Amino acid sequence: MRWGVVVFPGSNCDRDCLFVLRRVLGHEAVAIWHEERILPPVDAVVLPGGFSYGDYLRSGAIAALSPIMAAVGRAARSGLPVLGICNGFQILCEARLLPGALLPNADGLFHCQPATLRVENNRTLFTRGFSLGEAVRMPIAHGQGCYYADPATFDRLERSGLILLRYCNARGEVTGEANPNGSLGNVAGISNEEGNVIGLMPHPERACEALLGSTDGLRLFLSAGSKEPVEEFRPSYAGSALG
Ligand SMILES: NC(=O)CC[C@H](N)C(=O)O
Repeated sequence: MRWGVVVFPGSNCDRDCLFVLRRVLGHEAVAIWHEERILPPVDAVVLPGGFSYGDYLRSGAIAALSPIMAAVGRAARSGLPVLGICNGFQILCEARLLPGALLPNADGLFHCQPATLRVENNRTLFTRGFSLGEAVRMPIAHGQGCYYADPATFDRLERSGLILLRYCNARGEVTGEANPNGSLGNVAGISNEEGNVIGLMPHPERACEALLGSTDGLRLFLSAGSKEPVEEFRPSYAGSALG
């Protein structure tokens, strides 16, 4: 599996993604500068987290106009898997590759903390390594993660099962207290109708090693990138100095 990780000015999770894809998963992964107009041959694209263009105007608004995003849009429309993490999710919404918008957090604060998420749909490329209704752990780190969609769009998301992850408490209950940013319906991650474009505010790449408190994020990358059962996976560096 060969991944492309797009790098925008201000991206800061691109290295983490490349580390996980190369060193933990043992896959091929290339960094793609945002000024490129053509995607190299890749099987999937990651738009990583960060503060592209300093979050000026709105998070992701300027990055969505980068040359590479025209190429990502064309590839996404022809079925290439695209994963947007945090700022990447914001960019996908701004580029209209996913519906809705990410607004400033309801309490006006930047939230950097562990989050628990309930898996609402485990039939997509990126979520098939999870069980339906399972509570998984991945950290969040954002100031503009309050998901919003107009009522008709939100209704369509609900009815079509396009909501993949919701913020929940440790018992897997979706409650107002478990919602860190005021997202509509506690939404933490969604998919497009075709199922190949996925955006989520939590950071799976920060939950790929037991040392970091959770390996649930690894299962998301593995879902898309491995034919072997997720539970049989061994990190590629197991036994090395890094392991
Ligand atoms: N970690 C990130 O990707 C940050 C996302 C975005 N810049 C925000 O603060 O909302």
